Amino acid sequence: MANTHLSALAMFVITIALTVSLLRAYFKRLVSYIRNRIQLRRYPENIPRGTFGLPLLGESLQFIASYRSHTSPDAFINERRSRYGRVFTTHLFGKPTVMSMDAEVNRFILNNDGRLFVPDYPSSIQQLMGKWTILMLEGSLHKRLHGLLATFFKSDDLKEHLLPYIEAFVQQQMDTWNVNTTIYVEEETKRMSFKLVAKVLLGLDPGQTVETLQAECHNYVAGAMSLPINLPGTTFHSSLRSRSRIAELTRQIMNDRETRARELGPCVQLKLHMDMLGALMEDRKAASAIKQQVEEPQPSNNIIDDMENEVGPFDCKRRMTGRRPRSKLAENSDAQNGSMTEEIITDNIVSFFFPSEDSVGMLMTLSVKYISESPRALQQLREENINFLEKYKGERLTWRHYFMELTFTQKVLNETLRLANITKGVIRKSLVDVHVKDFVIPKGWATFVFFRGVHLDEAIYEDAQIFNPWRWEEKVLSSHYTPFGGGPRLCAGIDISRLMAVVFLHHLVTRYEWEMSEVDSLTQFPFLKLAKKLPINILRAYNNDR
Ligand code: HEM
Repeated sequence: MANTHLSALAMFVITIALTVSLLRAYFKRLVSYIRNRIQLRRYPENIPRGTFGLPLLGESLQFIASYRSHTSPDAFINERRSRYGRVFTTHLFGKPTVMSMDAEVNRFILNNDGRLFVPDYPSSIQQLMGKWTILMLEGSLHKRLHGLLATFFKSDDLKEHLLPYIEAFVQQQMDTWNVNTTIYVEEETKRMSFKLVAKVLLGLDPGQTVETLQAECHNYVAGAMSLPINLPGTTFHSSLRSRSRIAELTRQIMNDRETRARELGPCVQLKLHMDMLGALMEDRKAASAIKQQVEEPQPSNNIIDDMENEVGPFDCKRRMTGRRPRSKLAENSDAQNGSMTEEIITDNIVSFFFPSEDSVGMLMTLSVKYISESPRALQQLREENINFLEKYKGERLTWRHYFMELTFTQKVLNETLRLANITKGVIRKSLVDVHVKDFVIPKGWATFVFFRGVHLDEAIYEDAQIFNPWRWEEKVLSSHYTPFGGGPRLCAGIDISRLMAVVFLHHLVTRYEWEMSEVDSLTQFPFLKLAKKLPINILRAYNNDR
């Protein structure tokens, strides 16, 4: 009886809490909607043309409906581009948004990250990623962590260290494929790429821990597209619990390493751990100094000079007074004391499982889809890779061999990245009224730097919807081409991702012949996926000695 009363009371409290939080969210949106409408009147001439759509909902439903469609995913942007041009105003996910498919404007926004723009993720994503993740940090703390990670990920030593693992993971996975069976490429490539990501981030070798971690990561990522209600039983709650378990595993590995370092001596330990956790632990002193500074922010007085010096040919006028609008994190740091906290390390490791797990697997999967649909490309790819195999039979290959000699394979990857747009774009928030080209992006608005719109622009790429790796014989990788972003947030994982994909394609085309079991299509929302996970039939296998 008492239990029945208690559960009724609990239900009552939960219902009230939910209602209050929904009302609060609704009220907040209403206020911001009215404020944005007023803001629109300030620059009637220069705010990019477009519409806010329905009150409160904006145009989010049209955007989602368009990207859920298999047949015309770009209907939303195409329609607005033809009506308003490559830069237009809309209202997405509760925010007034400028959407840009203009390569020049995109470059400007990416290059001015941390100065005129900062990353803009919904608060639920911030909660899932953690406040110290590099993806959200700004200013000098971001610069520092980015420098550290970019140096680490780009180093020749790391690539050489990883190459044998990549080759082994790819071969082991392919060894399980038999002739006359169907395999699901998306599942297979994600298994391979997850093993690699676990190796790169935490130094883990395949085994039970990696299997458990992959299940946790799957659950963790699911939270990104769920309602952000943190109550037992919700997807969001379960995602946060998975996040805690991944963080806990990271802490355990860190503690084990510290214990062993005390036993063996730090030099031995550093050599043993060539992974992101090792790089962050090494830098713990410097990073902690920055955190200390964040807790005691110092005002800056030269931000206006800083900003105006670097905007190049664009006219950028700032309207602000008093303290700089950037986060407290954005100040210079010269302090060198203290030690990096566990929180900074775990937030960065955990949040890296978020985007990197799927993206490399998708790059491999989509390259298989496109070459399967283009016999001429597949034939040229196979010839190049068989010649490469013959040339270096019995030799130990380095990452440079794969990058320098498999040139057509690289073009296949360039074209896959252009056509598939694994990252459709990135979202930033303007810190001030930003004047770029003839437009004004009002302070506080979201700016969707839409890479996909540029990569599929017929004015830049002839027959943009066609898979044509040969276009990269003439075209150079220019600032129009941003599958890995650009500016101070350029992806640090470019080389690692491409190395993994090139090794995968090399083994695939030299070991197997296949056909697609059925036609598969891409779903774009919420994440890029193959509707049927790309089933293929293995027709023939070659036992090539290496
Ligand atoms: C095909 C695979 C990948 C794609 C398409 C991709 C794409 C991107 C994009 C578009 C950005 C820019 C984000 C922004 O501007 O807000 C980015 C940043 C970044 N990515 Fe990747 N990425 C891939 C794989 C990886 C991997 C495997 C790693 C490392 C394990 C990695 C590490 C990073 C880092 C460190 C940043 C910089 C974050 C910052 O400074 O804010 N990426 N990536």
